[in-house]
Amino acid sequence: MSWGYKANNGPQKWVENFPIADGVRQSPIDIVPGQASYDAGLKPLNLKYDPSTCLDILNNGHSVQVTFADDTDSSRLTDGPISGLYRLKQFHFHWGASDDKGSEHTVAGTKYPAELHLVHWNTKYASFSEAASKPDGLAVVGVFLKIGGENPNLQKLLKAFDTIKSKGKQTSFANFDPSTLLPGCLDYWTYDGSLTTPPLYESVTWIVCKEPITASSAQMAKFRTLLFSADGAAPDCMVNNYRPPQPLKGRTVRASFK
Ligand SMILES: NS(=O)(=O)/N=C1/NCCS1
Ligand SMILES: [Zn+2]
Repeated sequence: MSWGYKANNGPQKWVENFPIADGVRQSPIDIVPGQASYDAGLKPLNLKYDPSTCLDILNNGHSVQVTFADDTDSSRLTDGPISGLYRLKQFHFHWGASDDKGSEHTVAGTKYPAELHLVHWNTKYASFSEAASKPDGLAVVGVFLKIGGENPNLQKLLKAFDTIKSKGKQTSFANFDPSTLLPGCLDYWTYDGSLTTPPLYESVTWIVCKEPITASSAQMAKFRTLLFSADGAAPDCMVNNYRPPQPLKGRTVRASFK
């Protein structure tokens, strides 16, 4: 049986097939602002995205994912805590069955209803696949979603959900600008971590934005209409697709802000 988020295949079971689940730099973590170290040497994030690199939107059975053409540097992340240039590969979300949970990172124990991950790979490597297992291979920007007014930029994504309801469905998705999903303030926390889904590679420089973006409760409900299950199988709502916080194991979390 493949990994998922249920009692029989979920985060408590992943270590059976992916022993690095008990590793020294696992993600997500609980971010405790009072224990983060302000680092004046951290640069502002430099994100430049080209909407024409947006390719398609996919239900991969674990999340909803928007994939980008990464054969050029036109959608990329530089500066912040990283060296070099990292190309945007995809973004996806994690969310709960109700508005009181869903994020992977937590802030002093607070869970947000959802979390957006923008996944970038280090162009010192030849491809995402090669970079994915290297200690400096990936940089993921995390953005929390909180309940508020309807988010018109999120609405563009949600309109596609009816056509990708079940696992394996994908459809073309063009000219979307992911920077419209970023908060106004790009203050961030950063730490060395891992993929939060199997294979849980310890290859991620995490960059978690302090400021959330908003989604309405109705928009959150739309995420919950997606299915973990494939067409024709018993419908299994895609909810609670988040890994809980993992031990810090001596790591330092740095803040780009005072
Ligand atoms: N949630 S996550 O972004 O850490 N996990 C991933 N797995 C494959 C690419 S990103
Ligand atoms: Zn993720």
